[in-house]
Amino acid sequence: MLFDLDNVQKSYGNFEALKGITLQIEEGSVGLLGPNGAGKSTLIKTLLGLLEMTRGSASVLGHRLPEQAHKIRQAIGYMPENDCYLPYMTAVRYVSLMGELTGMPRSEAFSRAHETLYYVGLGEARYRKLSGFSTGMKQRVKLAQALVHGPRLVFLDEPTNGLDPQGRDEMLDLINDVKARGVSVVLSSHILYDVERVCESVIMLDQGELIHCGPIDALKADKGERVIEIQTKEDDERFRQALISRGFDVEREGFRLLVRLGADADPLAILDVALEEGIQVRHFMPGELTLEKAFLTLLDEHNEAATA
Ligand SMILES: Nc1ncnc2c1ncn2[C@@H]1O[C@H](COP(=O)(O)OP(=O)(O)OP(=O)(O)O)[C@@H](O)[C@H]1O
Repeated sequence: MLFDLDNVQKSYGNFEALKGITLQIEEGSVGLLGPNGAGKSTLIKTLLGLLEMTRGSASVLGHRLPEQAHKIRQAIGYMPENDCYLPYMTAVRYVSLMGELTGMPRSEAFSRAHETLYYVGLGEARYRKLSGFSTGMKQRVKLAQALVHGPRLVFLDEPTNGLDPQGRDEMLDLINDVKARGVSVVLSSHILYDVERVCESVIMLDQGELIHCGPIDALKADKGERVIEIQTKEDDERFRQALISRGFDVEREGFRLLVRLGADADPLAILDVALEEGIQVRHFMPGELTLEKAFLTLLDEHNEAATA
């Protein structure tokens, strides 16, 4: 089991940042989602044993908190959102120092630092000082320090921050490769597309409360939305009106109509309308269900329940 939490609560003074989180999740890849201030960083730091929970009980990879926090820290790697490196050090010295801090002997940490830097694509740059690294290189070195000791689980906090599209793509490929080597991944990101590319499950928080924990596919099927792109041979305004009069949610975008359907609606019902109206459809493209929509729906439902 990756995490087993029972009523975990964390307060800063009088402010309750985690309001009694109960969840179980198996090893694998998990997205941690929530708006700003939802409690994601507080949850990560609590599970790392860096913050003491105010109430409740939790275990990570079968190790109990707080008694076995040192075992948890040896078994996991952490890539923080903010810069965490020492700028005057070379990449290899820094990554090997981070390995030593997890308890590895110096010589082993040094050889693992070389291997890990090659693995993240910084082999050529390993003797350069970190102060001269680009944003993309800094993100890779942060990943390397999280992996140097061979953890079973890595927490990655916004790993694609500041990266251009190609850098982002490469970082996500690298994370997927880490995953394929049997390491569990917890990915905290505001970019839901990244979460979908890497994770099988999600934990969603809002204002310190758990609003969802489970597989992404089931969530999308339950709360997602499908967008169908349509072009007609002629007179798409008449088709748009016909769809609207039958209760469809239709928007125009350039030469296309976009029809939004609930996850369980049948896209072929649109073609039935075309048939009834004698309209020829020449482009009909069902889009993917999105995690983004599912996430926003859950947040709306949570806010409505909170204000009711
Ligand atoms: N040391 C602290 N003292 C007091 N309040 C804090 C402290 N750290 C966090 N908080 C508050 O706890 C709440 C949760 O913060 P946290 O950083 O865990 O959220 P987050 O989901 O990680 O947000 P973000 O996406 O903005 O990083 C916020 O309201 C924040 O202001």
